[in-house]
Formats: sequence, structure tokens, C-alpha cells
Amino acid sequence: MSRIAGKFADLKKRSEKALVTFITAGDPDLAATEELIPLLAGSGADIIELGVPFSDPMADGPTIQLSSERALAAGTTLPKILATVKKVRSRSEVPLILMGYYNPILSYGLEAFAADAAAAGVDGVLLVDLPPEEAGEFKAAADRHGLDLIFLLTPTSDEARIRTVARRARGFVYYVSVTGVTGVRSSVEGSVATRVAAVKEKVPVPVAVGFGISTPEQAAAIAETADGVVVGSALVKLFETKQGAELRQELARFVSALKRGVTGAP
Ligand SMILES: O=P(O)(O)OC[C@@H](O)[C@@H](O)c1c[nH]c2ccccc12
Repeated sequence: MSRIAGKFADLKKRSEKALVTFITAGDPDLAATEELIPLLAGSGADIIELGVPFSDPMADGPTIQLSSERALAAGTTLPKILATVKKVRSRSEVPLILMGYYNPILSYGLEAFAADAAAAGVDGVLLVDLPPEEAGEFKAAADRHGLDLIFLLTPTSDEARIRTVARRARGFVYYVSVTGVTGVRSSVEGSVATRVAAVKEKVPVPVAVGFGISTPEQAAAIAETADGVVVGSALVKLFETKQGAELRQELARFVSALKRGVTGAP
């Protein structure tokens, strides 16, 4: 069982929901990322998404676009990210998902990337611009190396897409709560719960919901239906004004509050 499936199974036993946090690998640099992964996990993050910075992050709002620019300016590359994951694995078992776009993986080589990512200790990969219908080749490589390929569903996903994802899903399915790009939103649409419940009926793996979630209250509302809640931009925003110990303190406090929201703790 992958670390991701194991984590969801553990949480289910405790009737808990997963908090999934996103940060960009290499923002402000990879030394920080190496420190932040255990910190986020220790503060309540059950699964961590590591963004692979890309020059054309079309699915990302301004917060994560700026974060990618900072990471690229710091010289972050995919091989260096994998080396960082390998180092973190000597002290953290937190499930890790590389989030990114298909081009950098294609130029790395699908088989080589799957082998190197798995060897480094990556558990899952989510490629934003690789729809399941076109993911066959990479999914075969990911399956060979025990990587969970995470698929996205959105409010506009039709029945055929949901069926395809249901057949191929491993780890969990990422349900994007609103159409549009990542970024904090004042209120997460009420109809999300209905749509998530409908998706949960049709897919054999847990469903985590992301996009726009920025407060423990919003996280708690989503956690009533979803198996997991994803928070990215609201955390990444902190990197714009804080560094070092102050950033670590703020992240720890915020992630703990989000986890309390997700578990319904007071
Ligand atoms: O940033 P938000 O609105 O909290 O949403 C999470 C999102 O950032 C993270 O899961 C993510 C980062 N880049 C993505 C691209 C596509 C889908 C999801 C993502």
C-alpha cells in the first residue's frame, strides 16, 4: 500500500479527514523546503504537495505564480528537488506528491523520472495538464515504480471523464472546487458538497478538495463531505512577507489551525 493510501486508511480508522498542504519546492530555496516538510507534517499536514516550479504555470493564480518565480530565481530544478526529497526521507515519512506540468517530466524522460522520483521517496505525482485520456504512457511508468498518479476532476468534468478517472485513480482523486485557477477565495461555493458527494459515489478512492480554501472554517465545511482538504495559496502567501523562523512559526500555527478545522477539533 502506498504511503498515500496508508495515510487515508489510518485517518479513516480514526474517523479523521486529511489535511493536504501545498508549497512550491525551492521557495525561497531548497534548504528551506528541506526544513519546511517535517515542520508542516509535525504541525498537522497529513500529505504534502510539492510544486515543481514552471515558467508557464497556467493553472495557478498570482500567489503561486510568484512563488514559482522565486523558486526558479533560486535555481530550483527537478533533479535538485528529487535530491531534497531524498534528504528529507531520512527524517520524515510524510506522503509527498510532486505537483507540476507535463513538459518538465517529458524532457526528463517518463521512465527515468518515475524511477528517480520513486527512488527519492516521492509517493504521488499530479500533472495538471495531463488528462487521464492521454496519461497512459506515464501511468504505466508510474505504476511500474509504485507512484500514485493523482487525477483532477472539476465541476465541468463529464460522466465519461469521471468514469475514466474512476478506472485509473490511485491514492486519491483531487476535486477542484471551482472552475478557474488556484487562489484564495472569500467563500467556497456551497454546491461543492453536493458535487463532491456525487463524485465520491463514482470513484473507488478518497476524494480531496482544493482551490480557494484559506480558513479553518472553510476547511471544516469542506471536510464534512470530502476525505481531504487541500490548502495552497493561503500558505504560500506567507512566503511573500515572511522568512526564516517567523515564516516557520506562522506556517506551523496556520497548519495546526487548519488541521483542527479539518478534524472538527475545537
Ligand atoms: O492554492 P489553493 O487555491 O489553496 O489551491 C490548492 C492548489 O494551490 C494546489 O493544490 C495546486 C497548486 N498548483 C496546482 C495546479 C493544479 C491543481 C492544484 C494545484
